[in-house]
Amino acid sequence: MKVSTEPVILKLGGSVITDKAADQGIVREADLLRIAKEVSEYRGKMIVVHGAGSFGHTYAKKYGLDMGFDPDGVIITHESVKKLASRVVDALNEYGVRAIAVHPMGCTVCRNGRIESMYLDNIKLMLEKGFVPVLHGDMVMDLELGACVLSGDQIVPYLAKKLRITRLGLGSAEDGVLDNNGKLILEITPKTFETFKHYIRGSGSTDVTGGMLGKVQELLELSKTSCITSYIFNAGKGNNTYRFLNGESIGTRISPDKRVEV
Ligand SMILES: Nc1ncnc2c1ncn2[C@@H]1O[C@H](COP(=O)(O)OP(=O)(O)OP(=O)(O)O)[C@@H](O)[C@H]1O
Ligand SMILES: C=C(C)CCOP(=O)(O)O
Repeated sequence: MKVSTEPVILKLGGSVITDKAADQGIVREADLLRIAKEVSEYRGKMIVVHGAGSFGHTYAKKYGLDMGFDPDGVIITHESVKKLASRVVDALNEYGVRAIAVHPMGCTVCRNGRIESMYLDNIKLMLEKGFVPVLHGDMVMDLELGACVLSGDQIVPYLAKKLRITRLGLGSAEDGVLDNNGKLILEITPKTFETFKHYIRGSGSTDVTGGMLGKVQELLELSKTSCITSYIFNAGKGNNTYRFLNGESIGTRISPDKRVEV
C-alpha cells in the first residue's frame, strides 16, 4: 500500500457505522469491523472523524437541539455519541490502530453553530507519536446558543485548514453524490455546484446536520479558500476505505475551481 508522509482525514459516516434509521443508537458492527481492518492496513498518519448516526441525530431531534437549548438533551445526546466513539476506538484498537477518542465537547467552542476555537495541541502530539485521534459529531458549548450540534462534516474541513491536511475522505452510505438517475457525479466544484444543487438533499434518515447537502456545502466552502480536494465515497462497500487511503480518486471529488492560466 502506498503510504503518504502527509496525514489524511477519514470521516466514517454515521449512515455507514450505525443503523441511522433506528430510533436509538445501533452500531453496524460488521461494517465497523471491516472498516477498522481496512484502516489498519494503512501505515500513514491519520485523523478519524465519525458521524453520530442514530447515536446523535435521534436524540438531537427528540430534544429539539437543532432549534434550542435543552441542558438535559445536551447531556443525553453527548453521552450517547460518546458511546459510539468508544465503540469506534475499540474496533480500531482491535486491529492494532492506536486510536484515542477526542470528544469535541471537551475541546471546542462554537458561536452560532460555527467553530470559534478548538484545542489542537494534543491532536498534533498524537499524530507525532503515532496515535490516531478519533473525533466525532458532538454537542458542544456555544457562545450565543448555549450549546449546538457540531457535525463531523464541519470538523473535517476545520481540521484540514488548521493542520494543513490536503487529503480528505468522507465515507457515506452512497457511492458519492448521485444525480436524479442515481448516477455518480464524478466532480463538483464551486462553479459547477449550481448545476448539481437540485439533486442534492438532506439525509434519508433522521438528521439535524443537513445530510448530503450539508456535507457538500461544507466541503465546497473549504475548496473555495484552499487547494484541498475531498472525496465522498461509499465506505459501506468493502475495500473502498482501503482504496481511498491508498491514494485512489474514488466517489465524488469536491475540488477547487481550475485557475485560468493567463
Ligand atoms: N444527491 C445525493 N446523493 C447521495 N446521497 C444523497 C443525495 N441527496 C441526499 N442524499 C442522502 O444523504 C445521505 C448521506 O448524508 P448523511 O448525512 O445521512 O450521511 P452520513 O455523513 O453518513 O451521516 P452522519 O451525518 O450521521 O455522519 C445519503 O445516505 C442519502 O440518503
Ligand atoms: C447529532 C449530533 C450530536 C452530531 C451530528 O454529527 P454528524 O453526524 O457528523 O453530522
